[in-house]
Amino acid sequence: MTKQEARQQLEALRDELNEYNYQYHVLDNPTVSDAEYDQKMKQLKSIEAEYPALVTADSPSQRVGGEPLDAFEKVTHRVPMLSLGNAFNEEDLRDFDRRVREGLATETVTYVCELKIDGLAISLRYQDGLFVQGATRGDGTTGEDITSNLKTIRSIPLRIKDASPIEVRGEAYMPQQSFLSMNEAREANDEEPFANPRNAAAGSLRQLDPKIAAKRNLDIFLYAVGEWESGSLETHSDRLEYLQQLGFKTNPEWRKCEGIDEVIQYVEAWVEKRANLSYDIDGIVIKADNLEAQEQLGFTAKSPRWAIAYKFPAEEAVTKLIDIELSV
Ligand SMILES: NC(=O)c1cc2c(=O)c3cc(F)ccc3oc2nc1N
Repeated sequence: MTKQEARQQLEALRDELNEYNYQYHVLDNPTVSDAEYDQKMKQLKSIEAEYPALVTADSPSQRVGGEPLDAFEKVTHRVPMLSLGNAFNEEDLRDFDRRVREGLATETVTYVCELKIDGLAISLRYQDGLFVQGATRGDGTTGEDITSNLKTIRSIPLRIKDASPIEVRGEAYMPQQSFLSMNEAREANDEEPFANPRNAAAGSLRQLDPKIAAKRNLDIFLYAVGEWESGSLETHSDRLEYLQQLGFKTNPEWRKCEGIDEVIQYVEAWVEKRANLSYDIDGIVIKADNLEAQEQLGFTAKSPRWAIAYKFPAEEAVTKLIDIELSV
C-alpha cells in the first residue's frame, strides 16, 4: 500500500470508528457488533504501525495514552469555574426566584432545570475541532490538566465539527453499575472499596496512569459553555441543544420551566424518580435561561446569581446512621 493509500484508508477508518463510538457511547445505540468494531480497530492500528507519521490526535487508537505522568500540569481557567449556591427547601427556591425577578425587574423568569450529576466538574477545550485539553475545576481559577485521563472517556468526542475555539463544561461521573463491579473487584483483591461513585470518579481521574483510568468506565454529561468567542446564542437551552448537535453527551432530562412553580413541580417529580437513574444525582440545578439575564445578574465572589442548586436531603446521612446502629 502506498503512503497516499494508507492516508486515505486511515481517514476512512477513523471516521467510521469515531462514528461507531458516538452511536454506542453518546447515543447508547450501538450499530455494529464489538467484533466488527475490534476488527476495524485492528486494521487501523496495523496501518498506523506501518505509517506512524500518519497517526492523528483524533485517531481512536490515541484514547488510551502512553506512559504514566509524573504529575499533573496546572491549568488556568480564563473564565472561572465557580460553584453553585444551595437551596434546601421550597422557601429557599422562592427566595432565589424573588432575587432573580427583582434583579431583572420582571414578573416571570424562564428557567432551565437540570439533574445535578454527582461527579466532578470538568472543562474540555477544543481548537480547530480537536480535543486539546481537559481540566478539573480545582479552586475555580486553577485546575489540573487531566487530558490523558479524559481521553479515555469514550463519550468525549476527539473531534467536533465546529473549528472555532470552544471550551465546554460538564460533570464526569461513574455509573452506578461500574461502581458496584469495581468495588467487588477491589474487595476481591483486599483493596479498600470506594465510599461512593463520586469518590470513585475523582480517584480514577487523579490516576497518573491513563491505562488505569481507562478501565474505570467513567462517563460525562456536558452542561455549559465556558470560553467561546464565536458564541452568538441567546439562551442556555439553545446552548444545550448546540452541544448535543456538536456530538457531546448532554443529559436528556433537562426541561425549560416558566416561573418558580413549574420549577418546584420538576424538583418534586425528581425526588421520586431519582431512584430509577443509572447514575447518582444529588439535586437539581436551576438556571435563568436567557443569557443576557445571566449577564445582568452576574456573580457573587464564588457563585452565579442566576443559578442555584436544590440539594436533596443527604441519603448517606441515613446510611451512616444505619451503619452506626448495625455496628453497635
Ligand atoms: N453537577 C451538575 O450536574 C451541574 C453543575 C453545574 C455547576 O457546577 C455550575 C456552576 C456555575 F458556576 C454555573 C453553572 C453551573 O451549572 C451546572 N450545571 C450542572 N448540571
